[in-house]
Amino acid sequence: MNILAPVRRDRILAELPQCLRKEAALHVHKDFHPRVTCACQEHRTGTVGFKISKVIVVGDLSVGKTCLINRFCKDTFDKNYKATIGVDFEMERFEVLGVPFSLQLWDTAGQERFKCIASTYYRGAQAIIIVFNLNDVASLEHTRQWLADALKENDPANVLLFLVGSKKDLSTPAQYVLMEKDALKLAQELKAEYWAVSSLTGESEASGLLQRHACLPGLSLLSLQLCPMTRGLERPLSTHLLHVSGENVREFFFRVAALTFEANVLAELEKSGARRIGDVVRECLPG
Ligand SMILES: Nc1nc2c(ncn2[C@@H]2O[C@H](COP(=O)(O)OP(=O)(O)OP(=O)(O)O)[C@@H](O)[C@H]2O)c(=O)[nH]1
Ligand SMILES: [Mg+2]
Repeated sequence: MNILAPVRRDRILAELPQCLRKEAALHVHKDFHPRVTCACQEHRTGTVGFKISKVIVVGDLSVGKTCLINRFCKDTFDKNYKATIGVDFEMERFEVLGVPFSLQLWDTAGQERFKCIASTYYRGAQAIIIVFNLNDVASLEHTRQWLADALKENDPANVLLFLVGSKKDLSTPAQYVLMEKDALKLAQELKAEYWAVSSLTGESEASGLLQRHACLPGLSLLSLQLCPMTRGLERPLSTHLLHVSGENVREFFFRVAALTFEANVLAELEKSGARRIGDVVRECLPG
């Protein structure tokens, strides 16, 4: 009996989401690994569908870790900074190639005084997301240390790494290009996949937002003011919660879910292969 509610329709992945930059990607294949696709079609994914994969999000204080998670999980944005004390987590359920798959997203504190509490939750991560602020070069430099600390509790061979530049909305195109160059270099060195995101807004959201605003009069007006294409709309504000979708946030978390799922299925296939030593191993070929 399935006691869980069905997966949200907007959390269903039928294809592999693509990387942001080919220069710093975990892999650049267009599709899921053929063995994974084949195993899913034949319902041979073992325990993957029942597992919850742990993902930890680390990085300097105030780089936007909590906002990133809240944008994806709750579609909200709070412009007021409230430091995370210790840790917090959100669960996200996906369906990947027809198989249920859950991510537990651990939001950790960046403040030094809470770091020792947060680091006790690093263990057992399948993916590590290291966040830095695209407008603060020191936060990029500190990502090495965040990663080193997170890897003390995890096996580097079994963990997927993502280096995420946040607050893209605050950088000019010229500033962004400069920062991206350094970030790509570091991502390559750390063997992490690079992403740049904004939890606040994105270019593509403005027109949709206006339409949504037209049919939902109660929608936050602050979002319209902060959005580059609608900044002229001045009105008194009643709330700080903004209702736009962010830039690359959904794409990024879908990529995390897809690659974590793929790694899980491959590991499961390897395990079941090892259990059946001597059996005829059936190879699944693409197409
Ligand atoms: N403009 C802009 N501001 C952002 C963005 N993401 C976060 N912020 C702001 O940055 C501040 C810090 O965001 P948080 O998400 O709380 O930062 P954090 O990394 O969780 O901080 P700690 O919990 O202390 O480690 C808040 O005031 C947010 O509103 C973004 O994409 N764009
Ligand atoms: Mg936080």
